[in-house]
Amino acid sequence: MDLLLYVLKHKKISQNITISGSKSESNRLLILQKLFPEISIENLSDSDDSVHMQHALSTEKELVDIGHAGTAMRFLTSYFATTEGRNVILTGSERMQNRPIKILVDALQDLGAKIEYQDKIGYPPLKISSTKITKEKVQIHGNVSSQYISSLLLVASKLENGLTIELLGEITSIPYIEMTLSLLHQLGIETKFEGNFIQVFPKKSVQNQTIVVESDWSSASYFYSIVAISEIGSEIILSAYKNNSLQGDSCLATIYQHFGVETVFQENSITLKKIKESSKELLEIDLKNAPDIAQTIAVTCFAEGIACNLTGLHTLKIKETDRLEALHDELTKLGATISVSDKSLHLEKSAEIKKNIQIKTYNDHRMAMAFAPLALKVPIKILDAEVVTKSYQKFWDDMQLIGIEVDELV
Ligand SMILES: O=C(O)C1=C[C@@H](OP(=O)(O)O)[C@@H](O)[C@H](O)C1
Ligand SMILES: C=C(OP(=O)(O)O)C(=O)O
Repeated sequence: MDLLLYVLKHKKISQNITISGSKSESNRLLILQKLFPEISIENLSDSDDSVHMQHALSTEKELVDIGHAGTAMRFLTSYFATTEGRNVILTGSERMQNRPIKILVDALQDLGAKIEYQDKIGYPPLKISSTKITKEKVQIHGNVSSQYISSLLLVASKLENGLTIELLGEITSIPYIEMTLSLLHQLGIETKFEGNFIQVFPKKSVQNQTIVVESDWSSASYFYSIVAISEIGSEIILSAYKNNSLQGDSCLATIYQHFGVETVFQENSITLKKIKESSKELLEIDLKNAPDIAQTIAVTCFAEGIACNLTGLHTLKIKETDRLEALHDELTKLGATISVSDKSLHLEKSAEIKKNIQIKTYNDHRMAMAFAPLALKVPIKILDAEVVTKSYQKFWDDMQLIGIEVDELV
C-alpha cells in the first residue's frame, strides 16, 4: 500500500490521541507472565511485535516465526533455551535472519543451553532444545544490543540459582536494561546492579498483581515532530503517559524543547504545545540511550531547517533496516545535505523541501512514521505504508485525526 499525504489547509492543530501500550514493556511482561502466571497485564501493546510474542508463547508448533520483532527473537531465545519441556525452531523475517544474535547464543551456550544455527552462524533460524540450566554466572558484551542482556535478565529468576551477568565493554541502550530491572523489581524479584555486574536472585512465584503498561513513547515521537513543525499554538494531548517513565524515549520531552515544544504532564496524559519557534542553533545529541527516535529527530530538523549532529547511532545499522543508509538516501531525495558514518549522522541546514517525493520504507515502520509529519510542509508519498503495524496499528488513522489527508495510490 502506497500513500500520498498532504494537508488541505494549514491550521492550528488541537487533537487528543490515545496510543497503545509500550511494545518494549509489553514484550517483557508477556515473557514474565508466562513464567509467573500470577501477573495480569493492562494496556498491552497491540503492535505486530506483541502479537508475534503472544503467538510464540501460546503455539504448540515446532516452528516459531516472529516476523520482524527483534525483542521477540531475542527474548524468546533465552525463554525457550531455559524452559524445560519444549524444543523449537525459532525464526523470523528475511531481515531478522540477518540481525545478529551470536553474542546472546554464546552466553546461553556458556550457561549450558543447547542451541544450534540452522543456516548462517550467528544468525536466526535457531534450533533450541530446552534444558535445565544450573550454572549461575555468565559474561556478555553490551555494545551491540541491550536486548541480549534483557533477554537473560527476564528468565534469570527462574533459573535454579538465579544469575550473575558480567557486562563486558561499553553498554548501549542502557534505559532498556533499566526498564527490565524495574519490571522485575515491581514483581518483587530481587536484583543488584553494581559496576559491571547484574545479579538476579531466584524466585519461584510472585504475588497476584496487575501491571498497567504505559503507552509507547517511541510512538509519541511522531507527534512531537508534528507539533514541532506546526504553527505556534498547536497542541496534541497524548494518553496514557506519566512522569517517571520506564521508557528511555521519554527524553523526547527535553529534546523537543529545542523545537519550541513544551510538555505538560497531567494525571494520565501529556500535552505537547508549540509555544515558540524552533531554535536555529545546531542540535547535537548522543542517542545511544534512545536509538529509536533518531529518525524522528533527523526528519524534524530537516523540516525546520536546523542542522544536527546525531551521535551514538552504532546500533542503527542492525535494526529493521540499516537506518543510517535509509535516512541518508531518503532525506537526500527530499533535498537534504546529509552525511552518515557507521555511528553518526550530520545534517546541514536546508532551505527547501522537494514536493511529491516517494519515500521508501525498507520494511521499517519508523521510516514510514518519521517521514509522515513532513506532509504538513509538502505533499509526500510513503511507499509500503503498511509497515507501521510493527509498532503502531492505527498510525494512518491518527494522522487523519491530526488533519493530514491520507490517499491510497493505485
Ligand atoms: O529492549 C528493547 O525493548 C529495545 C531495545 C533497543 O534495542 P537495542 O538494545 O538493540 O539498541 C531498541 O532499539 C528496541 O526498539 C527495543
Ligand atoms: C529496533 C526496533 O525494534 P526491534 O529491535 O525490537 O525489532 C524498533 O522498534 O525501532
